[in-house]
Amino acid sequence: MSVFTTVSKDELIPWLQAYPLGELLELQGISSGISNTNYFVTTTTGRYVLTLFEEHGAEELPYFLSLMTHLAERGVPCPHPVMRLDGVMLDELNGKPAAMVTCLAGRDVVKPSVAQCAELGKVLANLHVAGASFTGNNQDTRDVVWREAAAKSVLDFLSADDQVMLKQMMDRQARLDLQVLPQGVIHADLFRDNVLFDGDKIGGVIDFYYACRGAYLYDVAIAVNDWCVNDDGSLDASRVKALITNYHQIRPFTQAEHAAWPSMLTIAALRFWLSRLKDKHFPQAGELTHAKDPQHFKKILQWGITHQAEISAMWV
Ligand SMILES: Nc1ncnc2c1ncn2[C@@H]1O[C@H](COP(=O)(O)OP(=O)(O)O)[C@@H](O)[C@H]1O
Ligand SMILES: N[C@@H](CCOP(=O)(O)O)C(=O)O
Repeated sequence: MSVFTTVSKDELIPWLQAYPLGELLELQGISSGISNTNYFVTTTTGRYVLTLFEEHGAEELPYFLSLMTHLAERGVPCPHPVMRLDGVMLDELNGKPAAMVTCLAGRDVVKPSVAQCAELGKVLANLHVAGASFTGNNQDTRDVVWREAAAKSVLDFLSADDQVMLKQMMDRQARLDLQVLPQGVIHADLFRDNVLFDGDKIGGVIDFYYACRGAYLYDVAIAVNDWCVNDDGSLDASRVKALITNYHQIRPFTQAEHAAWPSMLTIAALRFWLSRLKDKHFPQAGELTHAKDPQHFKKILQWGITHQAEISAMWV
């Protein structure tokens, strides 16, 4: 149950008076999710999601809330933060930074279809295009510097073969020149559990809390590694094609992006292999997240390293 900080109706009713949302009808904790406390809040004006931020400090949150506002106002299906009557977006409730956002339709999919990957490609491209006019800036907290440090910290826990693979990957990422690739706002964690599908239509993209400035292709690679992967770590060519072809129709890829594609998929896999290894070997005291299996991303990485020509052919 992911309600880490409880909120009662008696606590919410006076708090809600600051919002133009009418009277509270129903309050229901959301059991999925691993980082924050979320509640469905139904009022006389509609359904909303109340989030109490458990890990981010109040100073980090305005970037994410402004970004969601910017994207939602440009037609990207994502939560639209609700402002208080006095114009404040980031509030506080029961000692935690808190925000109210619009409630989106749909639920996450476990086994995405080709049609759903095609939809995802469109929405991701629209997100990148709409984000280009966003003026906020945020540094990637899992950037190349973080990856270097993470690799050093987990190296001794790995088998000899895995150490060789990790060192090979660190060399590869050092050689990839990201500056030649188109950059802008990226979601940076577009996994299946962060997209709500309403049938074959996307109801919304959630969890913008890794969003930052980065290479668009990196964002595409992160999504492909989660949405288009088979159980053995191989990529499913039809899902990859559907995702990137539909993306390309909205924001056309450049030649430099094609050249970087096979490497970029492995670097995106490396980022999550490393974060999962770190979570496993250095669990943070009091951290709320449940450790996820690093082996999954190791398989994706191994497959990517050994199938570079095949990946290059999985293109638009
Ligand atoms: N704006 C929203 N509209 C509809 N459902 C939402 C919204 N935000 C979150 N949810 C629901 O809450 C769940 C947990 O949200 P999530 O952002 O993944 O939490 P966490 O940050 O703790 O991982 C999601 O899987 C989804 O079902
Ligand atoms: N979606 C990721 C979790 C987010 O990354 P982390 O850096 O917080 O571990 C995953 O599935 O590993």
